[in-house]
Amino acid sequence: MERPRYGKERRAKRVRISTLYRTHCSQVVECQWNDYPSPSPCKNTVDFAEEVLPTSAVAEPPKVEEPKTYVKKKQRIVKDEQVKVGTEMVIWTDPALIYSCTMCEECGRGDSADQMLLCDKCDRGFHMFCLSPILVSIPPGDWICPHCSQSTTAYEFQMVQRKIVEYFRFKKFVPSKTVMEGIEKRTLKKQKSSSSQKRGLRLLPYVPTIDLQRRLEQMASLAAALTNIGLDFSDSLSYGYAPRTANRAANEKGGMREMSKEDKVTLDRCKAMCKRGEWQPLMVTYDLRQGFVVEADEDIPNMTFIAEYTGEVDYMCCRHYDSGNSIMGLLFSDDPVKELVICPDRRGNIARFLSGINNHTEEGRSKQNVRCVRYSINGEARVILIAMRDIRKGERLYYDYNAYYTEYPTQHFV
Ligand SMILES: C[S@@+](CC[C@H](N)C(=O)[O-])C[C@H]1O[C@@H](n2cnc3c(N)ncnc32)[C@H](O)[C@@H]1O
Repeated sequence: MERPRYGKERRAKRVRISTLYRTHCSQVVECQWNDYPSPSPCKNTVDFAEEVLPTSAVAEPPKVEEPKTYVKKKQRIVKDEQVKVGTEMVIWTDPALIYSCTMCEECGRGDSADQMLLCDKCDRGFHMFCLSPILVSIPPGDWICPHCSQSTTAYEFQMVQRKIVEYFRFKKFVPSKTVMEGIEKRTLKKQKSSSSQKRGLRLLPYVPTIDLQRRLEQMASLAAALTNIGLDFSDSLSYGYAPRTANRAANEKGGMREMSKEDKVTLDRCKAMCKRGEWQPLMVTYDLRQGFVVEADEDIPNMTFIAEYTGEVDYMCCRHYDSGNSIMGLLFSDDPVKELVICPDRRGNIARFLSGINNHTEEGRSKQNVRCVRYSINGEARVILIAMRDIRKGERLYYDYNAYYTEYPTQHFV
């Protein structure tokens, strides 16, 4: 199966280079200050020459032996030997200096150079964390800033039951209000009578919204979000990058907890309900800062099954430079080649839209209302999202993206 192409090679061009004049000043003396191409209208009032290059550095540039990478008017990267001036007036200079006066178009500051993303059309700079929604990694391919990109209206899924049934490939759709009320009554009865539930140990099935129209809206909201990011719906793990045989929970470093029989029954029941269109009471909405988010559309009790994290299973070692922001750890092993991740590249479900908490602040941590738990189920690793407290209708769902060994940069999360 063809892997998506991601690479480090675009990084240097598209993110402001943070290396400062100290390592590059030998090139600087060859340039005229007023010939510096300015990729972005520099908003700061400090004189650029004074700020970036002290006179002492210009007077005695250290020798740099290695051929350097240069940039032609900030567009094309070439090596020393390839420089051709011709008739046009071209200034070849070091990218670090070209971009060193780039200010973020949103906040007007020039700090956090390693987070400064440059538009591939206008070369204006934007801090990745100042964008709405925030970007946590350099996007693959070209990146066009909000000023240059035509404002496209988000795709809305048609609120037609037949279309929704087709999209989710429901085998048997359960539209009847009476059936839904029955399900709810049975579920509530079971929840109350369970003694282990009183101790907060058992997984609870979710209770779908009874109102059919509202349930269709919930489904359409997910269909629209998935369509907007080019994903198909899939409620189970997909194999191809890594074979299913690679998913052996026994490979987990220190062992993986086994899902109890009762919880497995609940999980299977939720999966079956989902297949019939007895949907989780969740709505996908759009937030300016966070992008697509998930909100509880009913009160959800503690320990309720929210969703399984799905997508394509791949080897972690193949994803080291992946800029995807939704990669989920599936298996952590002592042997790095056995480690697995879930990558909703082409397929996924509602789980990939849940927000992450900001691990760096108390306020951020207090938002967490969902737990992400990895279980061994029939010998295979699976990732399950579970309510970790009672969640009120309208609350946004958050879990800890860094619950395992990952280092998701959440310091700018809201
Ligand atoms: C797994 S995706 C979640 C879905 C995402 N919002 C979307 O529209 O596709 C993770 C990305 O969502 C955004 N995000 C998630 N939680 C956030 C938060 N608390 N604050 C800001 N952005 C957040 C960030 O852009 C992050 O890289």
